[in-house]
Amino acid sequence: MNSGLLRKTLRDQRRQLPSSIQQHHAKQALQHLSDLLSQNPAFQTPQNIALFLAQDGELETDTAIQYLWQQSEHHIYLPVLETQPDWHMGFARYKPDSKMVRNRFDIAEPDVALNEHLNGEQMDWVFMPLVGFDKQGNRMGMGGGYYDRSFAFKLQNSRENQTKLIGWAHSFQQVEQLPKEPWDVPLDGIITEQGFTDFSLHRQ
Ligand SMILES: Nc1nc2c(c(=O)[nH]1)N(C=O)[C@@H](CNc1ccc(C(=O)N[C@@H](CCC(=O)O)C(=O)O)cc1)CN2
Ligand SMILES: Nc1ncnc2c1ncn2[C@@H]1O[C@H](COP(=O)(O)OP(=O)(O)OP(=O)(O)O)[C@@H](O)[C@H]1O
Repeated sequence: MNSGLLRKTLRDQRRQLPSSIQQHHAKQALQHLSDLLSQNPAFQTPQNIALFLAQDGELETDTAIQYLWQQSEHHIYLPVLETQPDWHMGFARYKPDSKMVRNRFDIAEPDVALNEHLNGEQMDWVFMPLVGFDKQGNRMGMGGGYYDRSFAFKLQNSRENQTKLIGWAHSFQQVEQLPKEPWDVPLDGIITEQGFTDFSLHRQ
C-alpha cells in the first residue's frame, strides 16, 4: 500500500471509532501516563509537557490534560502554528482559563503573543498526535511535516538534548512497517491504551 492510501485508510479507521471505546482508551492511556510519571527512572520528572487537542478520532487528551493541571509541578503547552522562518510549531502555555483561537486547520490554540511562545527544544516531554506508527518508533502524521520540522534538532544532537517525543495513539494505529524518509524524526516512546513502549531502548 502506498503511503497516501495507508494514511487515508488509517484516518478512516480512526474516525469511525465509537465514542465509548474512545473514552475507554483515553482512560487506560491516562493510567499508563501516570505510571510513567511516577515510576520510570529513564524519563525524569518533566516540567514542560506539550500535548495537543484531539480531533478526527485521535486518542483523547482532555482527561490527561485535566490530570496534569492538577499536578502543580508541570507546565502544559499546546502547539501553535508559526510561518516564519518556515512552517513549524511553537508552544504556548495552556491553562484552564486560556483564551483560544482557531488555526488554519480549525484546531484551537491558546491566544498567546508570538514572543511568549517557546520552541520544541524547551519542552521536556511532547505527546504527539499521529496517524500511524510502527514498532521501530517511526511516525506517520497528517502529512504537513510540522512535527518533523519542529523537532529536526533531534536528528542532529540526539545524545545531548533532553526532549522526549512520545506518541499518544490507539494501538490499532500500529502497522508492520512504515517507510522512513530522511527528515522523519522517530518517537522515543509511545502510550496507547495497552501501555507504554520505550523505543529508545532498542535504538542506537
Ligand atoms: N490534534 C492535532 N493537532 C495538531 C496536529 C495534529 O496532527 N493533530 N498537527 C500535526 O502536524 C499540526 C497541524 N497539522 C495538520 C496538518 C494537516 C491537517 C489536514 O490536512 N487537515 C484537513 C484539511 C483541513 C484544511 O485544509 O482546512 C484534513 O482533515 O484533511 C490538519 C492538521 C498541529 N496540531
Ligand atoms: N526537516 C525538514 N526540512 C524540510 N522539509 C521537511 C522537513 N520535515 C518535513 N519536511 C517536509 O514536510 C513534508 C511532509 O512530511 P511528512 O509526510 O513526514 O509529514 P508528517 O510527519 O506525516 O506530518 P505532521 O508532522 O504534520 O503530522 C515532506 O514532504 C517534506 O518535504
